[in-house]
Amino acid sequence: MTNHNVTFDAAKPLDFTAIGRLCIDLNANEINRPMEETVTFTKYVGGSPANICIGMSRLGLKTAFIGKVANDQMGRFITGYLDKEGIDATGVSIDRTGAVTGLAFTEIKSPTDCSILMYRDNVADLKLEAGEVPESVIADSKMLLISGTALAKSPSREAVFQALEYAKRHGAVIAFDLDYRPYTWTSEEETAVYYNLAAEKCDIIIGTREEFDMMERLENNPQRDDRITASKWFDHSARVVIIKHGKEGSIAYTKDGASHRARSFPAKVVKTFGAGDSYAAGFLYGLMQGWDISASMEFGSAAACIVISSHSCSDAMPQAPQVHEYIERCLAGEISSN
Ligand SMILES: Nc1ncnc2c1ncn2[C@@H]1O[C@H](COP(=O)(O)OP(=O)(O)OP(=O)(O)O)[C@@H](O)[C@H]1O
Ligand SMILES: O=C(O)C[C@@H](O)[C@H](O)C(=O)CO
Repeated sequence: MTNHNVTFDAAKPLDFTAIGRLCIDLNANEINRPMEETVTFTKYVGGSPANICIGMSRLGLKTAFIGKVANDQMGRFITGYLDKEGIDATGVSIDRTGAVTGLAFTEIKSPTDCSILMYRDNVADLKLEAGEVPESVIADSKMLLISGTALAKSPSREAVFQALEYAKRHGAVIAFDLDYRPYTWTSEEETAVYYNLAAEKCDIIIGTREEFDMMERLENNPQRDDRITASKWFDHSARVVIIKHGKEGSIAYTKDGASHRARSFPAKVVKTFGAGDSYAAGFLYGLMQGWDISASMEFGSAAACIVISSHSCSDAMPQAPQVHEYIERCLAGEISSN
């Protein structure tokens, strides 16, 4: 068993607050074909940090979101959804500059060949200002999640660093989901600078091998090594570093030098995206239940399977009994991969 040394202040009324983008997913209904042949889409709330927050709320935690939405029907759809999910949205500002809601058109060519077409020009989420970040919400939170894309442009960038300052001041555990989306950035060099500055302040860092490569400027370098990658962050604030490897599973390193590899579970995959967000929600939920790294990773891995076996991300985020049942069914050999 690996000891992660991540402890949460039980006296705080909020379990989990996320800061970052609130967007709209438009998932193709005509799947297993290119988007050029798609005619209709289903609209869901999206945005990686929003998906994770919805996931944590669906798992039964008290959650809040800090962000900015457009002053239009899409913005109102999003805030209405957060309200329905019981997510405290007092930290969600309304843009007054005419900015729009980020759209993620998802293409499902096959269960293993999916892509996302992002419309993110003049999006409201990147206009969140540092002065709009409510210190009280973060002060009341056991954990703050930041998401890398919010670092892509000012003033959102400064809002994230303000939130990090509040989290440090009030003793909130800080989780960083790297969430690297190249289309929102101007250069990999600039991306790495801001990702590294933020990561130095975080207790838990979750990313794919490729996202860590981007931070370390190590693209396709044969020298890259998960343990070396993780160990760098233990010289700063990190206590847990998780490196995700898709269907191959994930590996976690803790500051005490231990590591744990988690395999993925079988899944009837509809689309691959959403795996990372549901995995993060399941894993962080496990830590907040006081479980060890191994059990938390297993729970996150199963939560991911439930979401990638569904058409949506946010709507498909599972409740805890669903995840436990999924694990039991996999262990009983009742679920196979497609
Ligand atoms: N095809 C799959 N079958 C089963 N489990 C999977 C599959 N793909 C991903 N997972 C699970 O989800 C976890 C996270 O997936 P992945 O490494 O793809 O993260 P990601 O790239 O951030 O996901 P996303 O596609 O949402 O951006 C994996 O560690 C694994 O446990
Ligand atoms: O994070 C985004 O902007 C896209 C998400 O809304 C989408 O659901 C996805 O890619 C989840 O990983």
